[in-house]
Amino acid sequence: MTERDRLDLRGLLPPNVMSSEQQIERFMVDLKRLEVQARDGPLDPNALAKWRILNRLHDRNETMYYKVLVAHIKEYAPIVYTPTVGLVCQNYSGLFRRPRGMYFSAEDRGEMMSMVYNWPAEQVDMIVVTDGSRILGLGDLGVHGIGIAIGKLDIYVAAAGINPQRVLPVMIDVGTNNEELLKNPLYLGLQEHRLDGDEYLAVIDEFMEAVFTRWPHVIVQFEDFQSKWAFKLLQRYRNTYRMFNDDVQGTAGVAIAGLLGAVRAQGRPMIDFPKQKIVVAGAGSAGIGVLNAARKTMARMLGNNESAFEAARSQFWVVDAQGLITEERENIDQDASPFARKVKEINRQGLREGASLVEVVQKVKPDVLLGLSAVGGLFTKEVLEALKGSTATRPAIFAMSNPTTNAECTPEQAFSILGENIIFASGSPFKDINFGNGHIGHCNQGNNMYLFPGSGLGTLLSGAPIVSDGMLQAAAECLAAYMTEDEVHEGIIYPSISRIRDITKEIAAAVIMEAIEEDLVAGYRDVDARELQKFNKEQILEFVKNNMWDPDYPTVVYHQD
Ligand SMILES: NC(=O)c1ccc[n+]([C@@H]2O[C@H](COP(=O)([O-])OP(=O)(O)OC[C@H]3O[C@@H](n4cnc5c(N)ncnc54)[C@H](O)[C@@H]3O)[C@@H](O)[C@H]2O)c1
Ligand SMILES: O=C(O)C[C@H](O)C(=O)O
Ligand SMILES: [Mg+2]
Repeated sequence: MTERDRLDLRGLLPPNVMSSEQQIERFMVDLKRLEVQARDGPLDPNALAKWRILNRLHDRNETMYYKVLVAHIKEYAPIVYTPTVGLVCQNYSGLFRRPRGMYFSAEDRGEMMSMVYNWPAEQVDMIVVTDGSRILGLGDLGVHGIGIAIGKLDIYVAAAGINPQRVLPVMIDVGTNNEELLKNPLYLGLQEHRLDGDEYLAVIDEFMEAVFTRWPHVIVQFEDFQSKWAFKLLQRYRNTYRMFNDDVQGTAGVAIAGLLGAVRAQGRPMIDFPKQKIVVAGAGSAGIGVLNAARKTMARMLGNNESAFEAARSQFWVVDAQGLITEERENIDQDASPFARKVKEINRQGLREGASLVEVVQKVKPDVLLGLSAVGGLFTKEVLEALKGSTATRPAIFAMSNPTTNAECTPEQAFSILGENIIFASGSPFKDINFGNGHIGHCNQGNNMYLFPGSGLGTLLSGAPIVSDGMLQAAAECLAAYMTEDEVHEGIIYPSISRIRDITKEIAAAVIMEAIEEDLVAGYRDVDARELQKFNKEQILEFVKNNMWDPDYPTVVYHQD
């Protein structure tokens, strides 16, 4: 550690200082991985190999890397992002070659304000930070979770045109509760249990203070924090710092856009959304984020008053690991309690506290079944059979958990049991289904990647000091409106990933317009607040486009014709 300090390297390497013997062992494990992978590897046996080739290009030639990513985003998003990034994090001790990003650990308490200056870039626009406690649906991956921050920032560069020299992936290593990692001699992080309570908060507070001191205009995206902390940290920082939580707020926006799309796909106007009966499986950071946003959206459509808000509540049934959540639940989670069903209501429906997902679907006959449970296969044959009783003309299934193996069901399962006339979306990409009769079963990717790049870019360019609910709502509405009637009728409720740069531009513009509306803008670079406020929509779109970085080699020598 003293050597790291003398060389100004604190924070630029993973916390665990390894001997050369350990380094050789790490390398050998990786070298032998090919054999292991051939035996019991992932669905795409080449996925990790592709990730490595891309990663080497990333290290060698950043411009070229992003040229490849932008030009082939549909093909390579599943490699640098969900689902392969999950596998990368699970195998990070072997895959790690050079550090990318910064590591702040529990051992760095009291040092963060100075170590933040070890980062070589003068300006940072976007930080994605994780504590590795809930990486996708894979649980606590400790320091190896840094892969998720790197992957999210790749999408920021490719989709939102954030300059790659101005992004910073961050891992806050407060230990891990993953017993395997605690025992693994090749683990790159601190081998102690996670800090909790005030000690934990003190580390995150110190990190926030340090990065905002060095880069007062940076935006910090919180990613894959376990639900226990996700909400608390959001409440703690959202009114003072430019930050948001992607799993809570980004997921909510993308789900709202999809839910509104599902209403349109039933041939109904969006304003019918408050009539939808929605069963949500999973009451963690993502599920609760979606529930809160969906309830607010319904309430707004119903008149935006106290009784509308109360009426909207009764459209949701929430099932977690212990079954249906009702008022009778003991030690109910504070964030889930607004969605606990009243005993009288559910008795009438023939349900009870802890009822199983199948029972709930059978009795409620929902229009929408949405999964954010991290449990692969949760939507079993029985659950999908029960959904046949849905009162909707076209029921919608959102199997949103990541990565692929955690999806609540596959599109094959959904379409084969429920037939062609459904809407299907999943968090990780699946291929469309060809029914062989000229019809296609569309597999939409309902992933927050449609929302966070535009929300971040819009916030950056508006200069807004915080990320308001209104700005995020504007982002979601923009995504919902992006799809044409024809597309929606065909069952396409999210655009193709190949259009992500264009969607992101539109979303960023919508976010800026909302920030103007809320009088939050402060301007960006040579465009000050006053000028920005006078822009019309076209000018805002142009402003966004002009500020998106393109992966081009700079011209060094000018030729005269
Ligand atoms: N598609 C997206 O854009 C997106 C965004 C965020 C999160 N996610 C995914 O959502 C999942 C959950 O994330 P989280 O942060 O909310 O996690 P979490 O661990 O906080 O929450 C999981 C929830 O699922 C519940 N659950 C567990 N077993 C269940 C069961 N058998 N039946 C019903 N519910 C059950 C738990 O009680 C808990 O409420 C992860 O897989 C994550 O990858 C997807
Ligand atoms: O990372 C993703 O693909 C989406 C989401 O943020 C998740 O945690 O699953
Ligand atoms: Mg996430």
